[in-house]
Amino acid sequence: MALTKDALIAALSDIPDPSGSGNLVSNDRVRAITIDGDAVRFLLEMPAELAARAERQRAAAEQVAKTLGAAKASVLLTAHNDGSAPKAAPPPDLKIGRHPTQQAGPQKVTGVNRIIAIASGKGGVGKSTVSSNLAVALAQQGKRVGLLDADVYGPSQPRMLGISGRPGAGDDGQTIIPLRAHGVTVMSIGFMLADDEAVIWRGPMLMGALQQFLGQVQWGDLDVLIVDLPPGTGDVQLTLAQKAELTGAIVVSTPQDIALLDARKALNMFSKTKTPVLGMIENMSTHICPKCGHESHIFGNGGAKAEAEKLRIPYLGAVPLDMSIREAGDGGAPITAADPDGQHAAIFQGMAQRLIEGGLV
Ligand SMILES: Nc1ncnc2c1ncn2[C@@H]1O[C@H](COP(=O)(O)OP(=O)(O)OP(=O)(O)O)[C@@H](O)[C@H]1O
Repeated sequence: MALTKDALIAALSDIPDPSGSGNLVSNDRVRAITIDGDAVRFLLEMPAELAARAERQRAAAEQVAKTLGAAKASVLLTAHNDGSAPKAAPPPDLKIGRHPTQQAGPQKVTGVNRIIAIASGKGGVGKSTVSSNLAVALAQQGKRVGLLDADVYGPSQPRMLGISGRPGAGDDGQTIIPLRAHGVTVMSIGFMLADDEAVIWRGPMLMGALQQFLGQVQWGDLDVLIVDLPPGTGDVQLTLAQKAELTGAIVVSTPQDIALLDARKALNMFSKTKTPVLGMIENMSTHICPKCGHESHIFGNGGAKAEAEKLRIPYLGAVPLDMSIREAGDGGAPITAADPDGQHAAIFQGMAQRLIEGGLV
């Protein structure tokens, strides 16, 4: 049989789950399958108490990949610590995208200590990549982390975190049970939509959806909820600042003038809504050629740092433009999860540490 993702998933569904019911696929344990020629790698994510006794399943999964023709197969076990196996509950019977309800001023989200929004002025600068990697890096440092994908127009966290399931409904039928991946509790509008369904909500519906995500999702006790905002300065950003007590926002920009110009608009919006800006991150900063090692600055470099200095806001660091960051994110495991000891993971881990040391998480 050919070595394809579908063939691998079919074969992995023959391996019983260590919980004693279902298999590795039906229990949603398989993440971030990458097939590169005849080399295969993927993750098996288990609740902590199962991960400790899942070595047999890991070895069996590696063997399955080899039987399908992989010359090299690398399967990593990762653990999360909520103790519960993923629920195969039916999707909640909730209408997401209803009109907002009246609310007096910004409110705390039950059980959530801090809320940090990740924003950008311009689309495609890597806001979702930064959100997922920061969330995983904070979880790796022992924090209880949630990630709300509020990018209602183009939710990318389900793909970036390799989650394909649907959230379940709480026993009361009124709440949504979020999903978990790479140690992070996740909710995204993408979980509630069919693959080819586009979101065409206007302002009030968006506000209603965001309010539901903040108020009706069973986030549990979190040290921090990271909110991946849509690009720009629209309804969602304003609603979040009005409805939730934000600890602050982090603005992501590439070094180009045009992106920085838009980043300035985002910073301006946060100043109007009195949201503290916790820092700026420069993404796609330098590019090191993997063949010759030459360093080039495709979008320029240092622009975000200079801008942060000018505006007297903290500069949290630069992330290089690198194929492995894109491949990891697009393959379902952010680079901090896919290669936790690597140089790129270290950058996000450093940023997470700075946030922790600064008392912001
Ligand atoms: N540092 C990086 N190196 C290589 N690729 C990157 C990097 N950062 C982001 N990318 C890739 O660029 C694309 C856009 O990134 P991402 O989705 O994170 O941006 P975004 O700002 O959230 O976009 P949107 O405006 O659509 O919400 C993705 O394919 C991602 O994998």
